[in-house]
Parts: sequence; structure tokens; C-alpha cells
Amino acid sequence: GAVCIPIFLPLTVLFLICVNRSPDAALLQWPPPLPSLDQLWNPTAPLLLLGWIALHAFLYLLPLGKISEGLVLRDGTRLKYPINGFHSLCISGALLMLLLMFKAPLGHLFEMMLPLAVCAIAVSFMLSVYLYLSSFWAPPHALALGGNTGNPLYDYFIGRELNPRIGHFDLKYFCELRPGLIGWVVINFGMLMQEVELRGSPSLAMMLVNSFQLLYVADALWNEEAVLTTMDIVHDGFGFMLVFGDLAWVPFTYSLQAAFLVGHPQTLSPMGVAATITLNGIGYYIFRKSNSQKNQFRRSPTHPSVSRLETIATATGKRLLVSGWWGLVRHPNYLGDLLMALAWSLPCGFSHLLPYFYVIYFTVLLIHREARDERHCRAKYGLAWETYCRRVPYRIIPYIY
Ligand SMILES: NC(=O)C1=CN([C@@H]2O[C@H](COP(=O)(O)OP(=O)(O)OC[C@H]3O[C@@H](n4cnc5c(N)ncnc54)[C@H](OP(=O)(O)O)[C@@H]3O)[C@@H](O)[C@H]2O)C=CC1
Ligand SMILES: CC(C)CCC[C@@H](C)[C@H]1CC=C2C3=C(CC[C@@]21C)[C@@]1(C)CC[C@H](O)C(C)(C)[C@@H]1CC3
Repeated sequence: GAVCIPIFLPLTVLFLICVNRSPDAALLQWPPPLPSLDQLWNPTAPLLLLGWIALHAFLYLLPLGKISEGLVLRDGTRLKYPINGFHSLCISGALLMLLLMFKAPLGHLFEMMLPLAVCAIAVSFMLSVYLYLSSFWAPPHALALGGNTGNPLYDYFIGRELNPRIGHFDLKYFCELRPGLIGWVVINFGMLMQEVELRGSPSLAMMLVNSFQLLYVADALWNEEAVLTTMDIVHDGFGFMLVFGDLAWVPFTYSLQAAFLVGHPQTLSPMGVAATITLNGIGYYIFRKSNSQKNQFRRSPTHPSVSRLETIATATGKRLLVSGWWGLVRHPNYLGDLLMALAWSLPCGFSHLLPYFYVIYFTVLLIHREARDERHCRAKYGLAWETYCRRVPYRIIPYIY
């Protein structure tokens, strides 16, 4: 896996962008639509990408918003993180509006997707090499438990160090929420502008996809503090998998629906629109409520909003929620996320598989993630986890899975 995935996944990103641009947009077409060299490379792309990352590094360092502490580390300390991602999103939005006023050709992002993705992949490889090498200077307690097998390829892929930093600048936290996630909605907006250039106005389908995904990204940044209790920040090392996921996979594959709509306009019925908005609303509600409930409970179990929920004690001293959202299924947040993922694909119609790539990939990712978390929790909580599983037998979908 550690050898094949770093080759296979970058090629998948490029392949998906190429298929999306081809008139058929068929995943299984033969021969596959291969790009020419000049489609892959554009000298503006590295400037745009590095400029974008530098802008977000600058915004990250601005003394805006509050400073929050992460969970307790193995050496008993807590790291400090700036909570100013939402400010960065708003400033990025304002800059985008300025560019629009100066008639910048934002629709050109459609043509630039391939060279930009090539550069993002190159940056991911280089940053992962830096992270791997610099981890040898980190003290043992700063290493991730899963990324220190001694096998260089595996450790490069999974990530040796848990919270690599340059001074106070936390590389994992920065990459997880800023350049890639905000880059995703900027690409979406570029697709909308390309539609305006081609057809005079944005379609309803394009506006739905843009609004749903903007809500998701804005929510992540508004609730930025909650990311400090997710598996990626708490357990996972920062290696190729996460670097590439954050910087290349998220912006260039999560924006496929908007890119698809540029070449494949859709007409939506009022009923279809209402159903899609409702589905996204329900998904978002479940996702937000369950994530906030767990985050609140982990940070302050005596808070009035969670203090009356039923819990079970574990040998570690931490308690597990067995009522509320976490009494419905063992991963209610995944359920909400999956419903939203489906709602993002529906505006693209049913003629192609490509816009459903995200739902399919995401289902596989969350099933794998759930199994990984289950192993973690079983090892950590032992009997208490068994009791929780008996009390809440379904993992993600009530009565089904
Ligand atoms: N859009 C995307 O590409 C992706 C989105 N996501 C989303 O990110 C969010 C975070 O997901 P993720 O980090 O995987 O996992 P979770 O936020 O679900 O965290 C799992 C952890 O929660 C704690 N926990 C589990 N059950 C309970 C319980 N009953 N009571 C109290 N605490 C419990 C355990 O940690 P402990 O006990 O140690 O606190 C467990 O390890 C999700 O909403 C997910 O959908 C995730 C991946 C990709
Ligand atoms: C390259 C692989 C196939 C997949 C790599 C996985 C990564 C893309 C995801 C791992 C966990 C993520 C999270 C989010 C984005 C995707 C990655 C990086 C997240 C920031 C999306 C917004 C949510 O609100 C969140 C809860 C903050 C997410 C946290 C996990």
C-alpha cells in the first residue's frame, strides 16, 4: 500500500480531471483520455499555488481570533493553536470579490485545474520528504504511535511526527483546514464563473453545488476548534497520505461536481431541488449536532448541554456517551456527512457516474475509518467499549450497518 498508493492516487486525481473535461465524461471509456504535456504544465500554476499557500500561511499568522489548546499530549503538555480559519475564509472571499471587480478571468481556473493539480501533487511529495527527514530531530514523545515502524517507505507514507511545527506554525493543522479546503471552494467558484462565461448565467445546479459545499467548508472553519479532537490531529502522523489528501485530493477531487456541470449542464425540477436541499439540510443537521455534542462532552462533560446525557465509565477515566446522537449509532457524524455527500451529487443528474465518485470514495473512506477507530477504541476502552457496542449495535446507518 505504502508504495502503490502514492503512485496510484496522484494518477487518479489527474485521470478524474481528464475524464471530466472529455465530452463523454465516462469513467470506463477506452482509450482513456490522456492529457498532452502542455495540458499538464503551465508556468503560472506553481506561482498561483505557492502564492495561495503563502497567502494562507500569512493569514494563519495574523493575530486574529482566539488561541485554543489541543488535547493533552503524551508528555502531559498541550499545544496552542490559532482559531482564525473563518477569518481566512472571509478575507479570501473579499479578495476574490476584488479580483472579480477587476475583471480577473476566474473561469480560467477550469483550464488550469490540471497544471494546478500537478503542482499540488509535486508540493505534497516535497513537503512529505521534508516532514519525514525533520521528524528525526523530534523527541520520541512527539512521534505518532502508528508511523514509526522503521520501514522508511511506510513511515514516509503514514507520517512519523504527530504535530510537526516550524516554531509555533503547526503544519498539520494548517494544511488540514486552510489552503486545500478553502482552495476547494475557490475552484468551485471558478467553475461557476466559467459557466457564466459560457452560458451567460450560473445554472441552478451549479449554485446548489457551490452553496452546499461552501456551507460545509464555512462550517468546518467556524467550528475550527472541534478539529483539534478529530482522529487526524489526535492520533495520525503527518505523512504523505494526509499531506496529499489535504493539498491535492480535497481541492481537486471534491470540486469534481462543479467541474462536471461546466461541460454537462443539467435542468432540475422544482421537486428535485426541494428534495436535494432537504437532504443536505438533514445531513448537515445530524453532522453538526453530533460533532458538536461529542466535542462539547470531551472538552467539558459538565456543560449543561451534555451533562444530562447517559454515559458509561471506562477504565481510562474518560466516559462514553450512550444516549443523544451517540446513542443512535456509533458514528452519527459519518451518517450526516454521507447524506450531504449524496446531496452534492444529485444536482449533476443520473446520466454519469463521475459526479458520484465523491459519494462512493467517501463511503469507502468512512467505512475504513470507522473500522480503524473501532480498533483504537476497543484497545483503549476494552470492556466499556464492548458494553457500548451492545447498547448501540449499529455503526453508521440505524438498523442497516
Ligand atoms: N469530508 C471528508 O473528507 C472527511 C470528513 N470527515 C468528518 O470528520 C469528522 C470527524 O471524524 P473522525 O475524526 O473520523 O472521528 P470522530 O470525530 O467520530 O471521532 C472518533 C472519536 O470519538 C470518540 N468517541 C467515539 N464514540 C464516542 C462516544 N460514544 N462518546 C464519546 N466519545 C466517543 C473516540 O475518541 P476519544 O474517546 O479518545 O475521545 C473516537 O476515537 C466526522 O464528521 C467525519 O464525517 C472525516 C474524514 C474525511
Ligand atoms: C488521499 C486519501 C484517499 C484520503 C485522505 C483523507 C483526507 C482527504 C481526509 C482525512 C480527514 C479529513 C478531514 C476533512 C477533510 C478531508 C480529510 C483531510 C475535514 C477537514 C473536512 C471538513 C470537516 O468539517 C472536518 C470535520 C473538519 C474534516 C476533518 C477530517
